[in-house]
Amino acid sequence: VDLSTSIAGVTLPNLLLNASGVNCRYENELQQLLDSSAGSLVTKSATLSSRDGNPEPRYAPLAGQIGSINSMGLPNQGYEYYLEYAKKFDYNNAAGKPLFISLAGMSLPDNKAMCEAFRDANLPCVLEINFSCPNLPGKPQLGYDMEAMEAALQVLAPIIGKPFGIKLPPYFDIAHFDQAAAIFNKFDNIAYVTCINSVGNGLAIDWESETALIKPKDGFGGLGGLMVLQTSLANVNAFYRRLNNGKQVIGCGGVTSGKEAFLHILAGASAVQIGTQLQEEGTGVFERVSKELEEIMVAKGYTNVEEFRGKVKTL
Ligand SMILES: O=C(O)c1[nH]c(=O)[nH]c(=O)c1Cl
Repeated sequence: VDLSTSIAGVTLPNLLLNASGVNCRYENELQQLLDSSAGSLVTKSATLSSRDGNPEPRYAPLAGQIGSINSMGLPNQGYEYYLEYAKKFDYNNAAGKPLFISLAGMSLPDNKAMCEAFRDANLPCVLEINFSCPNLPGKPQLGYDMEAMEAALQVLAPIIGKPFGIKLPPYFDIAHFDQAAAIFNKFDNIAYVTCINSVGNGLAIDWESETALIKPKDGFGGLGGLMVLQTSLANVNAFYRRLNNGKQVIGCGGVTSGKEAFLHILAGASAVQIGTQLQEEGTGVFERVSKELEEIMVAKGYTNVEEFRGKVKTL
């Protein structure tokens, strides 16, 4: 059974990888991903300068393994740390694993400076521009401001020059799928979109202590895990149906087993990112989910994912 895929001009020997933000801030964590069965890896979204992020507790799993809530606040080592990592990354590694770099500038000038630095370094890594961090107090998500998102892309796409991706927030209105896809279709080098980032500004409360689970923003944070699966499948399929010229979708949200990975591919995903389940289970999740996905494919008579990608049936 073949789980390989190609995105933005790079080939992933296995279509599973981490969701940006999980197990990917430090080099040792990135090495754990390389040593796992994941077919690739993406770094923690980087800002111009390093950040400690929001006060703890800032992440919590939810009771009943239904998901997680986080308000990390973009803790990262600063983009130069990840640029150096990308400079010394072994792109010809035996495992054939490509590298994705996530950037989340606090402003357009910051994003511009970081994209220029990566352009000048001329590396084989693929940039994933994060338009959807929901956890910066006072900062609205760019992904929810269509004009600002298009203006940012007018600046960044030409600088990046080569194929790149965008990390999107979940949309909940068909008109927003239409508007966002129409914007992305204007840029030839947008190779893919990753749907979805966490569902922004949920509130998890412990009923015994009557207290919010996380400290930042009065307990408001991004929701992930199984409980966001149907929203992520809808966003994957909405952009799969709307994007043209070979633009692809990476699915993210609610993948806890081979079954949800299979559903993401049915919805149109070319690769599948795992966040909450990676945080809770560790990097062994990639081998387990790969095996479960292979078993499902064998049981259904599929030998490769192209046979069923995007083939979700409607009634
Ligand atoms: O709080 C975070 O660091 C964070 N948390 C998320 O759930 N998504 C993001 O894109 C980011 Cl940048």
